[in-house]
Amino acid sequence: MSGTVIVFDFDKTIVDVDSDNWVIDELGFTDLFNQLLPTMPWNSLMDRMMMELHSKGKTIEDIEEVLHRIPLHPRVIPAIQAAHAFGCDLRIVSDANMFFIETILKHLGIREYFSEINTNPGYVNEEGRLRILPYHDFNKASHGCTLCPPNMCKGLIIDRIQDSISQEGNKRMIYLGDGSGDYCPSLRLKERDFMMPRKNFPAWDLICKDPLLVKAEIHGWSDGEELEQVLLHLINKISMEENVHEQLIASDCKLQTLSVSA
Ligand SMILES: Cc1ncc(C[n+]2csc(CCOP(=O)(O)O)c2C)c(N)n1
Ligand SMILES: [Mg+2]
Repeated sequence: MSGTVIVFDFDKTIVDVDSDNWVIDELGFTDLFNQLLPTMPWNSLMDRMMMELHSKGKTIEDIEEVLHRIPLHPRVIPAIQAAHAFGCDLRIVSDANMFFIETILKHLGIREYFSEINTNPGYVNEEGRLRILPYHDFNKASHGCTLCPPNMCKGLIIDRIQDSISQEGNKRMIYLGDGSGDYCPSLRLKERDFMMPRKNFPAWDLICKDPLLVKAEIHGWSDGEELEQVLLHLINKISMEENVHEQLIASDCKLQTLSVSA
């Protein structure tokens, strides 16, 4: 079992567009969306838009059909499969929603590669309408992070994952993301971790302003092909370092045995 945890953002990292915009645009609701956007938080607006879709006769099947043809780069699935075959623990942290993400991943046949999906709840209610709720209930209390949107601080989720894996030994993390919401988690990574921001996207631009704030090693990527190359290179690098480490421990044991018997 590899000691590597890989955390993927979803929109513009696994899929090549924002799934929220994809659904709204493909179903012809862009104008209403743009009109309402200045009046409410993104996550609340998505719930509202699902109500609008429902009231205009758009069904869950219509939404699923649009999600099934979301654009993604052909090398992303092979990259995910290879990382999983290496024994890495794959997780998702996304400000999209559970319904969109699970519908897409199941359709692509890659849902089971991920041990965990952290995202905004999304479910079909008794009227057949999709409800989208905040991951963090900001009406109850703020999560307190000023870098992140009110409904989700990805940094807090990374802290929680780091706490839970610290009991499993010396695990290392690779984080892939594109958006401004992926900047906060990049600041939480440790020296031995890796940050993979998408080049010339918001997370990359924020990191470039003061790269020394990120303790992890930074490796950019531009598209699915480069994502695959860089990710597999890092997995290999970690795996070789683990082997060297194990050999050092083994030879150290041997030395101790020799010195005891001498
Ligand atoms: C200027 C501006 N206004 C609103 C938003 C909100 N937004 C756009 S797409 C998306 C889902 C991201 O999912 P994932 O975390 O999987 O990439 C969210 C929350 C934004 N990014 N930028
Ligand atoms: Mg994203």
